[in-house]
Amino acid sequence: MSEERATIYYDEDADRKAIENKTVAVLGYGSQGHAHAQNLDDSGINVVVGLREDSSSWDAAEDAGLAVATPAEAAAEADIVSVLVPDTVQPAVYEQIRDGLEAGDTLQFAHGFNIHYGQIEPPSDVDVTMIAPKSPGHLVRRNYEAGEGTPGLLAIYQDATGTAKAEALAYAQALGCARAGVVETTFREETETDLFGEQAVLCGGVTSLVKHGYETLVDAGYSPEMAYFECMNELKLIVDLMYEGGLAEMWNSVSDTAEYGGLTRGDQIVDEHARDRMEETLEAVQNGEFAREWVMENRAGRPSYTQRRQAEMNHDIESVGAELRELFAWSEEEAESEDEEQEQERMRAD
Ligand SMILES: NC(=O)C1=CN([C@@H]2O[C@H](COP(=O)(O)OP(=O)(O)OC[C@H]3O[C@@H](n4cnc5c(N)ncnc54)[C@H](OP(=O)(O)O)[C@@H]3O)[C@@H](O)[C@H]2O)C=CC1
Ligand SMILES: CC[C@](O)(C(C)=O)C(=O)O
Ligand SMILES: [Mg+2]
Ligand SMILES: [Mg+2]
Repeated sequence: MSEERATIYYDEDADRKAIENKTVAVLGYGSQGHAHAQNLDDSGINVVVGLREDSSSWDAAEDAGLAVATPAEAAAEADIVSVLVPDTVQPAVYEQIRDGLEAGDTLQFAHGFNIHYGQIEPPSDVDVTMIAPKSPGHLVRRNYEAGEGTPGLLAIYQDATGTAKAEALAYAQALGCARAGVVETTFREETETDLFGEQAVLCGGVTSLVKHGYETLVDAGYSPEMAYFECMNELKLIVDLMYEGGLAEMWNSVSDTAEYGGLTRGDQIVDEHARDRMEETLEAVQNGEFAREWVMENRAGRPSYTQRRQAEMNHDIESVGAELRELFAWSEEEAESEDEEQEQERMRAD
């Protein structure tokens, strides 16, 4: 195991002067795009959102008080172009904006896929930076509004001006990430760890574990409802404990029986075989095999993606889960209105 620790930057390491007189074009108004555009705008930075002419998000961005233009117009006007459309469409959108890039401008990313795998080859006279929140975009916005931060990553691929890092730090500050901490990395490290993490653990690994657990119980004759609660619903509660206090808090919070059972059986299930598959998965990310596959899949119109996505939506756990979630008396909305009612009752009693 490597002992080398990453450098982490905070608000006090950033100087907003590095971007305060600049215009930031945020291309895309999806998960990350709306959060970057609104947070930067609220931080007093001049923002223009870049959207295709027929975009369904155009009104939403304008309703949020943001200037909107086409990607080409927005990029031409801006000093910093934050590329926040889906990874698979970034090369095509880049073709629309490349003529608007001037020497000394910045191309800013939230994930390194297209730079690292050579799908976008920027001119040598622009800075190429990354501020990548380690979180879905909606939380980046929610945390900012709550006065909190979202941890993020900072990477510099190309520093044509000599000020790329100062500018990236100021961007991270305006986005709210530097409130929580911005970890310095490289485009290569961010891209490869992000792809590995989402494939092996966060998205691929977890969903596979959940489905196998559910199917094992249902095939053994237990009710789908019981299997859903045990293998999917309760997962959030367990993950929340790990999020708050690491493995220790989770093990401390569950029963000794669960702890002994988990400690003795967990490694038998996700065993050396799974570890070997993880290493293969990492290798395919590192040697570009996964990237080539994904690029080709998109060029072919996404046949495998579409079929697998459909199969996932058709899995029994989805219909059982949807029915059960309808019944939850403790769904967020109801819990909120219950809280409000209780608060009002308390105030009446006072
Ligand atoms: N999702 C996340 O939370 C995270 C994402 N990232 C990275 O951030 C970047 C953005 O990802 P994400 O926010 O998920 O993207 P989204 O899928 O949410 O982006 C959707 C936006 O992109 C626009 N868009 C889609 N296709 C086109 C096109 N052909 N031309 C112009 N605009 C288009 C959409 O336009 P319209 O409104 O018109 O439909 C919409 O505004 C990626 O690099 C991703 O890897 C990094 C960390 C987390
Ligand atoms: C875990 C998925 C992610 O990498 C993310 C939200 O960080 C993504 O690409 O969406
Ligand atoms: Mg990620
Ligand atoms: Mg990702």
